[in-house]
Amino acid sequence: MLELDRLTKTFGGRTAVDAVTLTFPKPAMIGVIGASGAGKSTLLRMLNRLSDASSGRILHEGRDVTALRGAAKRAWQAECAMIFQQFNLVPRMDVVSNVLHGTLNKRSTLATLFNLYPESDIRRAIDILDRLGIAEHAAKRAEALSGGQQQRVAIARALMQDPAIILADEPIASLDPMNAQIVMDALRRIHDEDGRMVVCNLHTLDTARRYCDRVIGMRLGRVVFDGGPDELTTDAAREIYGADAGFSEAATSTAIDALDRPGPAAAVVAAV
Ligand SMILES: Nc1ncnc2c1ncn2[C@@H]1O[C@H](COP(=O)(O)OP(=O)(O)OP(=O)(O)O)[C@@H](O)[C@H]1O
Repeated sequence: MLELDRLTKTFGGRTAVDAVTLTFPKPAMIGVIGASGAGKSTLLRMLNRLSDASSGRILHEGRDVTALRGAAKRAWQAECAMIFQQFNLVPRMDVVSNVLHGTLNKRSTLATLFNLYPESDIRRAIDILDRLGIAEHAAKRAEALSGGQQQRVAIARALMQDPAIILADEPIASLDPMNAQIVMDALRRIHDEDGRMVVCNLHTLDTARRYCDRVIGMRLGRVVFDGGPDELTTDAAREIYGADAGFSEAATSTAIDALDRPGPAAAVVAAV
């Protein structure tokens, strides 16, 4: 169980996340949506302890994560791996070494310095890449891969940590619809098959509806929506985005749905 208890973050006089209280009784695929500046990234960064909460608490399986320090804090950061919009890979390093970086916090400085990895870790990295459909690219430099492939390398690096939770901050915001679908499918499968919790910040309503079990809507740092994908109506979206009657869903669409639909729309998207 993961619980956020009045979690708050202020920057100077500005409240980015405002007393967010949420309970996740079991691992699920969660989507966090909201306009730019709503506090989605700050919320994820606090969960991972990349950023310290100003007040409030995070409890995981009864343990106060907000109070962890030193090695215990690093262990938590491995337990909830983070994926970013810009992949954050080492561009000139080969794919498998990027994935092996996921084990960094478990290895000695000397082993890291000389790039010494146990054979079992290398095998596991290749197996994870294979599961994500990109094992054939293992020896290439990360920068030689497409955006969608690089994001899957980032997911593989996260999986090397064997995390209980994967936090994904706008994982598809830099991708075309086809690659966005591949990456979202991979995250969904990781949840379904491994039982890992996935929390995903998303810009697009259609993606949240399609992939998530539960959607959290944020506005000005507060949770203004918390429900199932079916409850995410246009009216609810209008409330989350603070938009007027002219709010258009198309403006927050990735067109992932169109990929599966036969007909001209799919053909146009596929040609992009
Ligand atoms: N390091 C920081 N210093 C000062 N203000 C910050 C910092 N990080 C975030 N903020 C502010 O906190 C608020 C929430 O930002 P955050 O990045 O969490 O929103 P977001 O919903 O993730 O937006 P986006 O979708 O654009 O990434 C914004 O007003 C932002 O300017």
